[in-house]
Amino acid sequence: MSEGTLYDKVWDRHAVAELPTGQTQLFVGLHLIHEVTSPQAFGMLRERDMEVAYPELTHATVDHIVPTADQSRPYGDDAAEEMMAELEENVREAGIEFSDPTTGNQGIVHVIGPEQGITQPGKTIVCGDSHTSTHGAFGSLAFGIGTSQIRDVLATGCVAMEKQKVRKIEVTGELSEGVEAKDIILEVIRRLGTDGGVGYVYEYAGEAIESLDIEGRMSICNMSIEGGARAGYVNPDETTYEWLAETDEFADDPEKFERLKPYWESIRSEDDAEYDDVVVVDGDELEPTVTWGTTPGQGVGVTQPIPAPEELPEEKQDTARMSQKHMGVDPGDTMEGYDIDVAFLGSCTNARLPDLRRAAKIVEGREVHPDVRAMVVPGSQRVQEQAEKEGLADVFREAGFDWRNAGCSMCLGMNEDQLEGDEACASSSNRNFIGRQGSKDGRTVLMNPQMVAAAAIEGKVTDVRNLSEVTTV
Ligand SMILES: CC(C)[C@H](C(=O)O)[C@@H](O)C(=O)O
Ligand code: SF4
Repeated sequence: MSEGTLYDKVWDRHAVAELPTGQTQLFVGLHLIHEVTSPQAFGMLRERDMEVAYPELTHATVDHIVPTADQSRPYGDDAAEEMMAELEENVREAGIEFSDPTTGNQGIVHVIGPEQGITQPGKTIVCGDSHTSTHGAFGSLAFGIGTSQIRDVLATGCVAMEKQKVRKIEVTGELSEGVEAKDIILEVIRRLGTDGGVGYVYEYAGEAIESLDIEGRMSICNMSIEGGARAGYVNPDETTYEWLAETDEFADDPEKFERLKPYWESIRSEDDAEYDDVVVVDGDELEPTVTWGTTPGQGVGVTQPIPAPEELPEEKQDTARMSQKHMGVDPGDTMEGYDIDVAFLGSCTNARLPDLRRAAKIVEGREVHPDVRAMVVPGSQRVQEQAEKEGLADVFREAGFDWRNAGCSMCLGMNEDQLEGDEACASSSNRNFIGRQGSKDGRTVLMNPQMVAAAAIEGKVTDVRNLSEVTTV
């Protein structure tokens, strides 16, 4: 059993009771809700004539179904309008703060929590969304939960959970140019598998993690769930504190910041903490990574050959064959040169300001390939506003990208942004499952935002490190 880790400390601080089931009842410091997974839970509460126990610890946004082009109400899609109306009613009745599109604070749930400063180190955070692990970048303990758990948290402010083991993932060295946080996590999932993290929480540590900005840490924690871990975290440090000091919660209340900081520091994993497992990844060795298949674990360095199914562990071979057929790729080839039809720069993995800044640098002075439709969907209205102020939106527009409003968009295609037919998409999101982007024959290639920008320009998967050789417009 792990000991002295952030996970152990935060768990113990929030444990209310040990249940006969062997689970622990944990107090929840922040419950984030969105339109897709909360309606049923509110319905269950109503049936039992119960009220929301801690509306002040609950925060709502709308992200999955919001149109990213025309957002006038009622929404063009009736189902989307209905979901939005239901959320509006639920939050009004319960007195829950709602970052709706009229506030300027709306966005993907895993982008807005951090930017508003309500995601904090040492907090337990839950949301009916698998990528809640994102918030672990701040040293919070953040889990995705299911509908009945959402109901429990709404009704009691607590959730029942089984304690997990802790695996330390130590990323040594320094990332080279063109290599990003996204490449670290794609490599972790490639090595350990999409179910390698089942039963574990991942603690990301080491030089390469410490030198990442908070947004990079979010990209990594975000995809913990794609590696099977329910949660992932990074110990809070100066990078974390500097970021937090600028947020709504603390910018005008430095005293509150000073009051909380000792707690944040106290929950860091001890130097001599004990882990259930340790995995070391050499950050110096990494190159931009892309997926060749239909799970996030099917990744490969952009210059490396796509593996033959026979080379993979037995249990992965059938899926690999099926994935390669779906994607139309052959073992031995590289992904470099794979034609793409769509470029999607968005999602809770990679649609924050630094992501857009890096991608815009690649795009500047170039043009989107004529056969590609390319879009940028900022992670939040605040990201959108700031990107517009900085001139990033103009860079993208001038190059031929569509500049959209904030939401989940083509990450999962629950709104009108979808792949058509067997279109191939270079995507900065986190899932490449068959049908994920709205078309059952659609093909998704996951990669970092700079690589998406390069693919948009070249019309094919491109090693962004070679792009300087490309003729600029
Ligand atoms: C809609 C929601 C339940 C889902 C999730 O849990 O992750 C979505 O956000 C996703 O990324 O597939
Ligand atoms: S952006 Fe994608 S992964 Fe993130 S919450 Fe939305 S649908 Fe889920």
